Amino acid sequence: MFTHLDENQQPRMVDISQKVAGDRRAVAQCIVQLPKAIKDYLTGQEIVLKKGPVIQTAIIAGTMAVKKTADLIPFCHTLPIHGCKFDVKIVDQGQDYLEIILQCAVNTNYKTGVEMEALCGVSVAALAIYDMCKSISSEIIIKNTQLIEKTGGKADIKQTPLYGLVLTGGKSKRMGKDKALINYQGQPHGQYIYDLLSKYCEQVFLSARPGQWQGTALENLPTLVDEGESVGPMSGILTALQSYPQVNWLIIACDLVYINSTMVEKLIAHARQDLVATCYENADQGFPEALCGIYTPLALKLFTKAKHIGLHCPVKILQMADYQLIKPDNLLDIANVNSPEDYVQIN
Ligand SMILES: Nc1nc2c(ncn2[C@@H]2O[C@H](COP(=O)(O)OP(=O)(O)OP(=O)(O)O)[C@@H](O)[C@H]2O)c(=O)[nH]1
Ligand SMILES: [Mg+2]
Repeated sequence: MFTHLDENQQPRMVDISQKVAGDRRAVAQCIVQLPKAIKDYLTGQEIVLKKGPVIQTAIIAGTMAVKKTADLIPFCHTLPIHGCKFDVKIVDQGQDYLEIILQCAVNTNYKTGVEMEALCGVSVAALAIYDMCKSISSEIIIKNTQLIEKTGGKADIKQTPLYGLVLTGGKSKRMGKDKALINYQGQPHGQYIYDLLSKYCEQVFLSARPGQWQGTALENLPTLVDEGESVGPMSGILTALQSYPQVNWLIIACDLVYINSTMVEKLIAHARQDLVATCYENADQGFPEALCGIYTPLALKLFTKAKHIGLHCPVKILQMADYQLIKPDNLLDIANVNSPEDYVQIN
């Protein structure tokens, strides 16, 4: 276990001697807002002042800072910087200010990540811009410093595109009417989940049986139709994995009535690329909520095998492989509503 406190409760640097080295990359971004007076000094994507070229200076300052990170931040490890690249965009949208969007990408092959280096790089580049421009005006705001990408280590989920799948292909026999059309949040729930996933995914599809949504409120949403016989949610999952085998799939059943942004963000933040899936834990029974999780390309082989051996239950399929469970903040978050009795209970 890694910890920042030693046995005497004193701070210490985490010991990473046992960690395995690997390629790691991080990208940080920050925005520098400059007053419109600066526009007079703009030449293309450079700001040329008597003091010198602002953007070039910022990039040099930022690159030097990346290499100095371990000297500045107490518990950062000294690590080899294998690459450091700045991307700078000057955005003039006709307002009375300009924005400079700074991005700093750092890579290494080491035992720990380079997000602090990337953040340190953009921060110091922004300060260099401030220093260069302050004689013209001090109306300068440095804002939105954040990490926008981190890959390598155990959290490289963002390297692979994320697609969304709303499972709607069931017959809703217990409910007696289509669960994806029930209105819980002001619109048919299939549409609600589709819109929610669209905030995080490059593409989102409904998963359905052929012709299922024709003539309904969901008919215009992109849909992946089960290939072959529909034998339950695994048919929809397998179809998605086969249709786009190179992406990660965020898969949500249409009867999860409380699914929300916080839950999706938590899944994305914790998902592991080296496992078949990351799912919420059904705390009652300790099994994975297989229909509320992120599946990696590793899942294709597993689900194909399950089909061959006639195994249909997604929970049992996951249990044949390595997956990760994360705890929901609230047990109710993963409740699914299957019957009129369930429906009454939640209302
Ligand atoms: N694509 C696809 N999705 C399915 C299939 N069967 C169930 N699902 C979806 O998987 C999720 C969980 O399924 P269930 O809770 O059993 O829903 P259901 O099969 O509609 O409900 P019952 O008919 O009452 O068992 C729901 O979002 C369903 O829409 C299927 O054959 N194909
Ligand atoms: Mg259900």
